[in-house]
Amino acid sequence: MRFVLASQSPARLGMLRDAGIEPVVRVSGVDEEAIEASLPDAKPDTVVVALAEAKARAVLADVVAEHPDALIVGCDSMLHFDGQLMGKPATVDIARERWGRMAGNTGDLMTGHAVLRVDGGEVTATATGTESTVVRFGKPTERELEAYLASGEPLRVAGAFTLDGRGGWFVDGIDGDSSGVIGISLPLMRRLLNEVGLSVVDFWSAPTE
Ligand SMILES: Nc1nc2c(ncn2[C@H]2C[C@H](O)[C@@H](COP(=O)(O)OP(=O)(O)OP(=O)(O)O)O2)c(=O)[nH]1
Repeated sequence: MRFVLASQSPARLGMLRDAGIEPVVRVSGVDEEAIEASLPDAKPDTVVVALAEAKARAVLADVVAEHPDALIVGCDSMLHFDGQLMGKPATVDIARERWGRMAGNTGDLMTGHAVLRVDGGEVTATATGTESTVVRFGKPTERELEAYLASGEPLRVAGAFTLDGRGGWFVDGIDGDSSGVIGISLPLMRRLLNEVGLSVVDFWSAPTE
């Protein structure tokens, strides 16, 4: 059975590889804004799970053609802050405005997860869940913020910050699971695989020296 990651995210791929899984990668290309727009009154965890499941289902036919037995994983991360659910900032100005509000405050980085178990070309089980981690933002100086914005990193990531990249200098702390902030929650994924009758260790590659 192959482990399929329905994501272009280098963070998710790196996290899985470091945790012993070499996934098949299939980029879903899902129109996230359209899905969000179709859920105007949904709660934040409903939105991120819906996006995660849409990504997993978007690659299903393609995967089954090649791997009739597969575990397909979709994820979606957004920052819930100040009553807003925010993905990646579209522009530097938007990232700057958000950081002006985030600095010195806390937000919840929420990552929705969906797993589809496929046996003999048919979906035999599904499981979903959301990991929410409290993020306490530091107070970058104006010079620091401008340098961070100029790095380009904030535009590539949900919430305009990273924990494990250049953004780490500006995160004072978290309450919860760090892997969920980076892009895929390992403890939640372990539980979701158990829900569909599998275990992460079924997919572990041979230990490297
Ligand atoms: N390395 C790192 N990446 C982060 C962090 N926080 C968020 N990200 C990245 C992970 C994802 O690539 C991205 C969240 O956006 P999405 O959930 O829409 O995924 P993305 O569009 O990248 O790929 P996908 O839609 O799954 O094909 O932000 C962090 O703390 N560290």
